[in-house]
This record gives sequence, structure tokens and C-alpha cells, in this order.
Amino acid sequence: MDEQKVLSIKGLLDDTPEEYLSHKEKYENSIRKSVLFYKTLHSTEDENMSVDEKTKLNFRNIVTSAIFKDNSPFMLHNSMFIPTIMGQGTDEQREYWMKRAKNMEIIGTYAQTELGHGTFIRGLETQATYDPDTEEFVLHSPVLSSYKWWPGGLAHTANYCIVMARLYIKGKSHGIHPFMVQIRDEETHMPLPGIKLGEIGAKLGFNTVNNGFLGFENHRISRDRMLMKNAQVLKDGTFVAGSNSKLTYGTMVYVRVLIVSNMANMLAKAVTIALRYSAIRRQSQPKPDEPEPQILDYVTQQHKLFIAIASSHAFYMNAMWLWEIYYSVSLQLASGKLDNLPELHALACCLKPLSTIDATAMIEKCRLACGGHGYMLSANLAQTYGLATAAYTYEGENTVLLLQAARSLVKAWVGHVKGRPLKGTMAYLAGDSTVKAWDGSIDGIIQSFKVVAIRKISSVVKILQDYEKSGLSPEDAWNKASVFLTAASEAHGRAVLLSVYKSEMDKRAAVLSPPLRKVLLQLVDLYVTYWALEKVGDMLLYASITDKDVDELQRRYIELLAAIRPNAVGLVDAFDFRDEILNSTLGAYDGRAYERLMEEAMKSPLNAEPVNQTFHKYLKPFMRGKL
Ligand SMILES: CCCCCCCCCCCCCCC/C=C/C(=O)SCCNC(=O)CCNC(=O)[C@H](O)C(C)(C)COP(=O)(O)OP(=O)(O)OC[C@H]1O[C@@H](n2cnc3c(N)ncnc32)[C@H](O)[C@@H]1OP(=O)(O)O
Ligand SMILES: Cc1cc2nc3c(=O)[nH]c(=O)nc-3n(C[C@H](O)[C@H](O)[C@H](O)COP(=O)(O)OP(=O)(O)OC[C@H]3O[C@@H](n4cnc5c(N)ncnc54)[C@H](O)[C@@H]3O)c2cc1C
Repeated sequence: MDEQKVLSIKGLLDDTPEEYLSHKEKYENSIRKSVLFYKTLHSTEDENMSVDEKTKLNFRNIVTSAIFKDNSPFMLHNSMFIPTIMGQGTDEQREYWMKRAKNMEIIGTYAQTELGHGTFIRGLETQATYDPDTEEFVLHSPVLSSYKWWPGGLAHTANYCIVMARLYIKGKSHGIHPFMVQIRDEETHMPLPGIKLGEIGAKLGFNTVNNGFLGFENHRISRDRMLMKNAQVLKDGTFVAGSNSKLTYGTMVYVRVLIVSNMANMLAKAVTIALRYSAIRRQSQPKPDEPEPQILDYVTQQHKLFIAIASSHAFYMNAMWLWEIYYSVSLQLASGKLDNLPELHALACCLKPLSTIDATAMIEKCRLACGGHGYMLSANLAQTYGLATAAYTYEGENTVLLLQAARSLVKAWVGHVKGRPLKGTMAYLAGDSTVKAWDGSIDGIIQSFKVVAIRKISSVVKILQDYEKSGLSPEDAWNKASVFLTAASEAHGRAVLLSVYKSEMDKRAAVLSPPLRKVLLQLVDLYVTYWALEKVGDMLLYASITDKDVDELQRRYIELLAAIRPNAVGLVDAFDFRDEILNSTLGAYDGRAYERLMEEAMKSPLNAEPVNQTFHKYLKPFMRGKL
């Protein structure tokens, strides 16, 4: 489809700025957009299309999916409902449900979190009680806290959902399992009997994702609605356990891996907006006889923004690397080989938190770098922040995931001390953790980050062991040490992020043109130097850095900012976001920020009339002392 058609779809869709719509209108507008985008997105290639037509079709698909994916009521359908069917369904269940889901004959979501429980999955209270007489499960929400709460699209959009419920057979609990549940009539869309549905209300962001609540009143579903790839319930009620109860948590690992790439994307959008605006905005007069400079020429502005470019690259490289690991572990799981699952879980529990923590902070920094205009909703920085910061919480709250990673690190370290070999991404923990002298090269700094991680892990293990020797239970010792357990996980995550970014760039460097290689490696250098300065305390404590070394690092950092400055706009243009996707008055490619700000301002309903009706109703009597 040519550019005009994409634009016209976009134009048709965005006749009213969302800021001025009601909560209900925003949702309705989002459904309209999602349906249109989905229609566009899924118009399939046909075999007699020319290569050029197929290329244009794929281009359009990327454009539309990138626009609609973030805030659509269909989001969970794509990101969790379909992956759960794929990962948790038997072959027959996949065969049946994937066809209906892919063709959008049904719209689904993933309902796990409850009003009373999000993190503690083993505490979920929704019941699925097997009735062998009718070969059905009875779904029930025994108390208010057991209502499903949060799932995207659940309120008014989805007519099916994956419900994560506690399985009971003959009064015995068999843990949490996934169930395919129809929640609305396919013709009338009315909630089915025994099912209560609604929307959870306005949120900081994601206000068109239609997050909802769901309560069951003894709602019956047939036995074949339990997704039975990893565990089964036979007709007579016999429970057949899976090889690993955590396999039912597979969708969460998948989405955590997706989130790392999504943070790369979000951060790239924000820094494109902020950097382009910084190139057109002129302010102040440091040199009396010269014109106001671009604010991009202030080194403090470069310090705020260039790390965001490098971080987006780092997250993208790590996401692609992690995705390869996820994919190979998934193949192993399919053949019953489980021993690499814990490492994948630990990696996802490090990289999802660190990418969301950094991206959230840096997107906010991009907004702050744009002064007052950054505060406008039409700049689309606040909304981008709202989307990114949600990922701090969803798919496993960051603190909890870092503690999960700490579990694996502590086990690996204790095993190492007892002589058990370390493997994969934790193998470096067996390395020499004494640093004789500071090595300021990129590889030297990355090695220092590994030393910091080793030292933090070993010292928190010592704290744990001392607490337990003093008589504390392992659980109490764990809780007491938990602040430094998360710090040890963060140190491990930093070491992974840095070393993977460097090694993945080294792999690609060989095929890059020399000028491009130079610029991209400058970003790697900037990223490593930035974090060495951010973590200078750890470097002083564990990596023998001296004040002279720090001085050198600071000077190198300043030189790197200057070196990157000439290519800064080119680097964000290379993210290649269309204006429709940036959807920002400040970030448009043509740089006409002031004209766009004024155009958007005039769309405010308040500007439809010169005098608002409240003047005559309230102000005038008030000012005349007559109110
Ligand atoms: C342009 C194109 C862009 C493309 C990108 C597209 C963008 C899309 C981005 C994504 C958008 C998605 C939107 C998502 C909306 C949000 C959805 C949700 O939030 S769904 C709900 C998510 N909820 C959670 O994640 C809950 C978090 N809690 C847990 O994971 C667990 O409860 C816990 C691990 C924190 C604790 O569980 P518990 O039972 O207490 O376990 P233990 O701590 O005792 O550990 C037991 C043991 O199990 C191992 N374990 C735990 N979890 C897993 C797992 N997931 N996989 C493998 N193994 C696991 C753990 O390591 C322990 O092992 P052990 O050997 O005993 O140490
Ligand atoms: C925008 C958005 C979309 C969402 N979409 C979905 C969805 O589609 N489907 C779905 O099922 N869920 C969804 N969720 C819910 C999300 O998965 C949960 O919010 C998340 O798992 C955290 O659980 P909680 O909110 O109950 O917080 P809690 O688990 O109650 O945590 C609250 C605080 O307590 C701390 N805490 C909890 N446990 C521990 C511990 N063991 N150690 C230390 N500290 C702890 C946490 O660190 C956190 O700071 C969504 C959430 C958001 C914000």
C-alpha cells in the first residue's frame, strides 16, 4: 500500500486528538483504530503480487502494527492470549484455537492477576473444581479478592480469555493451571451466565487497553477447556502432573523477553522526539555577540540524551540475544529437556527489570530535556513514559523479579564454592575477582563490572550465611538481606547488558562501513563509560579505580559527547520512525515544532469560542459581587 493510503488510514483514524475525548470515547476510538489497523495489517500477500508490492505490504504491516500495538484493546490478544495457546495447548487445542484466534474470529486476553494477588501466583484464589460426573470444571470466585483484575481487553473487548485458576479435584489442590474460558456470547457479546465483567477505571496510562475485572459464580466449562500440554486431568478426575510445574509460567518468560525489545523501541521514540526538538530549539546567549545556540549544543543536553540512544541500541542487542536463548530453550522444553529453563528465567528476571528501570528514567529525562513543551501531551513524551513505566510493574514487578534472579545467583555461587561448575551467563562468577590495577579500556571496564557482580554476590551470600548461623530461618535471613540481594542481581544484569551489547556490536562491526562502525562503537564506548561513572562507587570499592582514573574517564566521556554530536540527529533519524508513529508536535521530521504546537492548541475545544459560557454564568456575577 502506498504512503498516501497509510496516511489516509491514519488521517481517518485521528480526526480528534485523544486528549479531548472522554474515557469512554477514547476506548471506542481505540477499537475503531484497532479494527482498521488489524484489517490493514492482516490483508494477506497473494502469490501474484510483485516483489515491490509485497515489500510495500510488509512495510505497511510494520507501520500499522507499530502504531496500534502499544495501546490497543487487542494488545493482550497478540502478546499473551495467542502465545499461551501456543505454549500451553495440546496439539489439538492449538489446532482449533490458533485458527480462530489468528483470524480474529475470537478476541482473547490473559487473566492471571487478581484483586488480591499479582506477584504471588501460588496465592491465586480463583477456583477450577473438576466434576467427574459431568466432566466439567466449575470456575468460581469465592471472595472479592479472587476477582481477576487488570487483564487488558477483559472489560468490554475480549469474548474469550485464558484464566489462570487453582485446580481442585476431590477437594485436593493441584496448583495453578490455564483454562480457556468463553466470557461473552459470540453474537450478542453479553457476559455469559455466572460471569461478572467490567472495567477497572482510569489509569496513569494505557487508558485504551480496556483493563477489566472478571468474577465467576459457579461457571461451568467442559474438561477440554483446560490447556493440557503441561498437565492433564483425565475424564475420571485423575491428575497427571507435568514435568515441571513452572512450565505453566512460560508465557510470562516469553513476554519478559518481548519487553526488553519493547523498551528499546519506546526509548528510541522518546529520544528521537527530544533530540530532534533539541536540534531546532534555540535558547539563551552564552556568547554575547552570537545568535542563540541550538540547545543540543549544550553539553548537559547531550549528557541527558546521547545515553538514551546508546541504551536503546544496548537493549535491542540484548533483546535479540535473549530471544535466541528463549527460542533454543523453548525447543529444548518441547523435547522435555528442562535444564536450561532456570537460567532463561534468571536472565529474563534481570533484563526485564533493568531495561524497564533505565528506559523509564531516560524517557522521563527526555521529557525534562524539552522544557515546557515537553510537558505538552501533544509532545507524546508523557504518554510514552506512561506506557514504559507500566512495564516496571506488569509481567512481574521488578523488585520481585530481581529477587528471583538473586535466587539463581545465590544457588550458583554456593554451588561454585562447593566445587560445582558454573555454566552459561553465570560462568564468569568463577573468574578472578581481584583487580590489581584499573584497566580503562572498554573490555577492561566490562571486566570490572563482572568483578563488582562477583563481589556483591559473594558478600550477600556471606550476609545470608551469617544471619542463618545466628539462628535466623532461611526465609527471615533472605528478607533481611533482600536489599543487597536485589543489588547483586542488578550488578549481574549490568554486567550482562554491557558485555552482550559489546559482543553483539563486535559481531556486526565487521560488516559495517568504517564511518558507521566508528559511530556505533562510539555509542558502545559512551554506554560503558557512562555506567562506569554512574557506578563509580562500586568501581572504587571493588575495581581499584583511582581518582586519576576517574578524571580520565570524565574527560573521555566529554570527548565522546563531542564526537557523537555531529551524528546525533542522524542517529535518531536512523531509528526511522514515521511522524504518525512518533505522533509528536516536537519530534516531527520537518522540525516545524512551533507550527505544530499551535495547530494542536487550536484543536482544544476551549478554542472553539472566544468567551466561555462560565463568564456570564459565574465570573461576571462573581466579579460584580453578585454571586
Ligand atoms: C515493533 C514491534 C515491537 C514488538 C514488541 C511487542 C511489544 C509487546 C510488549 C509486551 C506487552 C505485554 C503486555 C503485558 C500486560 C501484562 C500482563 C501481565 O502482567 S500477566 C501477569 C504477570 N504476572 C507475573 O509475572 C507474576 C510474577 N510472579 C511470579 O513470576 C512468581 O510468582 C514468582 C516467581 C515471583 C514467585 O513465585 P513462587 O511460586 O513463590 O516461586 P518461588 O519463588 O518459590 O520459586 C519457585 C521456583 O520456580 C522458579 N520459577 C519461578 N517462576 C518461573 C518461571 N516463570 N519460569 C521458570 N521457573 C520459574 C524459580 O526460579 C524457583 O526455582 P528454584 O529452583 O526453587 O529456585
Ligand atoms: C498496565 C498494566 C497492565 C496489566 N495487564 C495485566 C494482564 O493483562 N493480565 C494480568 O494477569 N495482569 C496484568 N497486570 C497485573 C500485573 O501483572 C501485576 O500488577 C503485577 O504482577 C504486580 O502484582 P500486584 O499489582 O498485585 O502487586 P503486588 O504483588 O502486591 O506487589 C506490590 C508491591 O509489593 C512488593 N512485593 C510483592 N511481593 C514481594 C516479595 N516477595 N518480595 C519483595 N517485595 C514484594 C512488590 O515489589 C511491589 O512493590 C497489569 C498491570 C499493569 C500495571
